[in-house]
Amino acid sequence: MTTFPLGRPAAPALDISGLRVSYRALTALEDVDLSIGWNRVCGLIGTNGSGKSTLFKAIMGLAKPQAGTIRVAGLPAAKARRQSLIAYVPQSEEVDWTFPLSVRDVVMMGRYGSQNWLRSPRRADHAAVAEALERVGMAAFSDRQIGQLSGGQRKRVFVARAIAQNASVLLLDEPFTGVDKTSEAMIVDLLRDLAAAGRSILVSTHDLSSLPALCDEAALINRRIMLHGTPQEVLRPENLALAFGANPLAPRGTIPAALAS
Ligand SMILES: Nc1ncnc2c1ncn2[C@@H]1O[C@H](COP(=O)(O)OP(=O)(O)OP(=O)(O)O)[C@@H](O)[C@H]1O
Repeated sequence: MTTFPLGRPAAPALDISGLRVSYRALTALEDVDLSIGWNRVCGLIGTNGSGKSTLFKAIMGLAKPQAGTIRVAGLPAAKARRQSLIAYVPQSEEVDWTFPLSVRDVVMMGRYGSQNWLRSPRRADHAAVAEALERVGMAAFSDRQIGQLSGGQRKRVFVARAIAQNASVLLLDEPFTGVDKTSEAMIVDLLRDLAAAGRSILVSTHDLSSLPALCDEAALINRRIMLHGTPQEVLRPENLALAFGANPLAPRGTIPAALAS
């Protein structure tokens, strides 16, 4: 269970208002408003280049907003990051898989926020890392170099890092891309459990068919949030067209037949 020293804040888990992020002349995000409560999994749906990764990067302080505010658990995002309240699972392309780090080393990184940098990990840190690896079914791979893992295993290791961090808000950028069905099912179950235990999760995905099982709510993004509602509302073809253009079947992924009518 996520613990807050003064109890769970009344403020939403994530509260974004009027966010604008530009890369020189290109405006990737404009007037983004998005608020997500606790115990929720929210899917972030949008076509390539719609601003999903930029939104995660802005929350993580990796892209600089020109306007707007981002609050996490009622705190400015920078303060929430310093308190390790936010965990981030980046897209696989953003990770240097040749780096000489073991699976255990990567998951231990989730504990750095609660450690004194000048000393070795404590017993509690080792226990948290071992438990997180157990939860994602990767304990047997603890000593393996991270490049020597399948796509699904790599994602599971980064989910384990987020679990070891015990963050309140988890951000996952395309966790199902290049992932086998077993790993996908395991990640979906884990995210549902983490939300039930008090966290809030924002997850970008192209896999529209996974939305109803994974998410309590979904947000369609196309430079701004076009619609934020239940997965069923968001999956209506006329609504998907807001994010994907006239043909909502064009993106990778399929609309479950029961929801496409
Ligand atoms: N570092 C950068 N410098 C310049 N432009 C960028 C940079 N990063 C992203 N962009 C541009 O910003 C826009 C939003 O990109 P972003 O990566 O946030 O989209 P995305 O929805 O995550 O896409 P995908 O589904 O392909 O991962 C795109 O037009 C992209 O080309």
